[in-house]
Amino acid sequence: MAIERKDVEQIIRAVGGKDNIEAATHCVTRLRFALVDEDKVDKNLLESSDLVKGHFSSQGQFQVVIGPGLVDKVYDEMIAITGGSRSSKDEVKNAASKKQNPLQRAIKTLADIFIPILPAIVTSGLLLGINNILTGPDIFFAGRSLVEEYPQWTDIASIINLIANTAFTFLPALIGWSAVMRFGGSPLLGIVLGLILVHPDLLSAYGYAEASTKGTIPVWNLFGWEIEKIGYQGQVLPVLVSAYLLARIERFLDKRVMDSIKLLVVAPIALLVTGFLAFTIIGPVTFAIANAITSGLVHVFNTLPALGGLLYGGFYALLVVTGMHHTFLAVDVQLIGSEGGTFLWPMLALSNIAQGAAALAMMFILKDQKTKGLAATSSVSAFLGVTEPAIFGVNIRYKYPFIFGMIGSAIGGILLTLKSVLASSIGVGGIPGFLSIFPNQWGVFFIGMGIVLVVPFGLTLIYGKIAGRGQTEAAAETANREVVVEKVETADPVGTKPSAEHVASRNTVVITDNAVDVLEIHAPLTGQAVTLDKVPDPAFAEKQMGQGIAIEPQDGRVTAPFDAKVAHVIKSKHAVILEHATGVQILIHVGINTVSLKGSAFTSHVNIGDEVKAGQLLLEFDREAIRAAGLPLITPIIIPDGQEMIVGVEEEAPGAVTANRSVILKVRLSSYTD
Ligand SMILES: OC[C@H]1O[C@H](O[C@H]2O[C@H](CO)[C@@H](O)[C@H](O)[C@H]2O)[C@H](O)[C@@H](O)[C@@H]1O
Repeated sequence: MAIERKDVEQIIRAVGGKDNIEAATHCVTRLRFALVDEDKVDKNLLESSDLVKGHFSSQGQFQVVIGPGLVDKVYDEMIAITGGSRSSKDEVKNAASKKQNPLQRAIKTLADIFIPILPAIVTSGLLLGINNILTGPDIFFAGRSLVEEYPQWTDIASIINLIANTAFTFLPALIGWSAVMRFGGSPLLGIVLGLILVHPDLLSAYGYAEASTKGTIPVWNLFGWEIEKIGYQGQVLPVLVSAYLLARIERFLDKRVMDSIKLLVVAPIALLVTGFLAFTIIGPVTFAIANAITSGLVHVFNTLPALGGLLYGGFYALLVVTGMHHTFLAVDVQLIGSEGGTFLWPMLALSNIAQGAAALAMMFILKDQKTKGLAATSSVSAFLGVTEPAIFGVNIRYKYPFIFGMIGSAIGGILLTLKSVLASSIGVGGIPGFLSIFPNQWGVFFIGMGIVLVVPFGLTLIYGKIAGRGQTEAAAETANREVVVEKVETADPVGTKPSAEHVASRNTVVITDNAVDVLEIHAPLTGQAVTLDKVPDPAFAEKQMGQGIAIEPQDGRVTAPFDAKVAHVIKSKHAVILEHATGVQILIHVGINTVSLKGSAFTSHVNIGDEVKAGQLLLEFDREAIRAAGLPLITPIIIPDGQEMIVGVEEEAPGAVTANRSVILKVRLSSYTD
């Protein structure tokens, strides 16, 4: 597609003009700006551009989704128009991060540390929920638990419990890994540091209160200085601060010590110094601070429970919008560690359901089939604990479902805090959330679930049907343009008309009926296939570029999923666009934000214009290097929107996939025989 100068000028005007652009770069799909003042962005003007598929602000960067193959042309034109200089990704990142205040940076850092360990603790929470069912009284039998009634199940429950609580018992090791990685040190040393803090020779933090009352806390005596020999199970702050120190010492030494003796010097000194400081100063001080913070929070919620419930329950969905919600994971974890349960997490689960219920109601209001479908699927996702598709895809666009979701969640929050409902762990949010609630409080929690299902659903339905009819129809058009992206022009670097050679390789297309062919797309990587909403990048997760699936890779190879022409290899080699004989284009984007590696972790085995055979190696990537840079490896495989020959895209069920064997997507084509 040719780029019109006037369209690019419109984007420049929409982002506040040339003078508002401090730095600009692009990745495979988006223009990334560091803007002087984001308030100057004219969103209506931006959204009215046919080139723009979406926009959002993240980590101080304003990102405008254009789409693969087109974005570089738009960028070139933009540079030509503004006369600005080309910035590197790092320059834009640095310029953008300068705009964040220290609090924003701290929040972001905390979220960056907790997001990678989320799957482990959610899994633990789910398993603990199973243990709760087996061991909780009054669930199946009055006053007795299942294992009391059937003692032969006792050890099964005990094994489940052991497996379940391992991630919590050794939580400092998980945090140590993630934090040291985030702070630029060796993740392995982070794990060791975390394990040091929960070594079995130490008095477990869980036994601290009792030992303190009995006066039996063991101590080390360092030349008369008595140090309590205690572990930091379930604690967050001690390992976070120690991890920061460890990474700083390691990096400091790494720059100064000769390569030949690095192994002997860097890690041993870094670990020894950090270990000593962790037990002598960091641990005791941060332990006390963490206890003071949690006691303060508990006190506030005990004194003004309804207000706490109203605010946290009501505004949790807003925290999700800002991305700040993951920061509260640290608070949940700390509350579980020091108080035995968290009163925040149950409200999270209800908030998820509330947004899901509001989105579900929209399914009965919307007329347009695509947005209706989006409302249905996104509500299921929210009921299972992931709300972004419902919030961004539906609720926030129409505003009132989002607000009614917040109202329902606030009422649910008040109920939970008044009744002091606690979660014993962080589990799967949404409806399965009840598994993580102490079973003796399920009754109240289920009433809360009823409230957050009925209130947002009912209010949204009534308002949508009666008062908001006109508004809904108008918004539907906008939503369609923004979310479902109807008029997306895809890249056409090599021409969309099938070549003669390509037509010869049409055997991958299955003829299913007279009008429609199905192109089955095999996995280009071996690993675990997941739905796009799991991708930690809204441009992919919200399908702003198109439908598809993502793979969590098991090895570092990307192969061609079908006979194809290489339409594009991104300069930094982390993404490739292939074109099938039918003209269908597919984007394979290895990892998230991997553009920042500037190709260092990637080897490309193909060039633009190459003809490749199914199974042929396209790219190789170094998984460790990508992980060490703190970047997710998850690889979206996208069918960019706007390809006129495509009637629909179906995703296969998530799960283990093998490169070139497993079908991951089925692309329905309008017949190209006519
Ligand atoms: O904090 C624990 C919960 O974390 C996830 O849910 C939260 O993050 C999601 C992704 O950003 C968001 O969609 C959801 O609204 C948040 O509650 C996870 O999905 C939950 O299962 C988990 O309990």
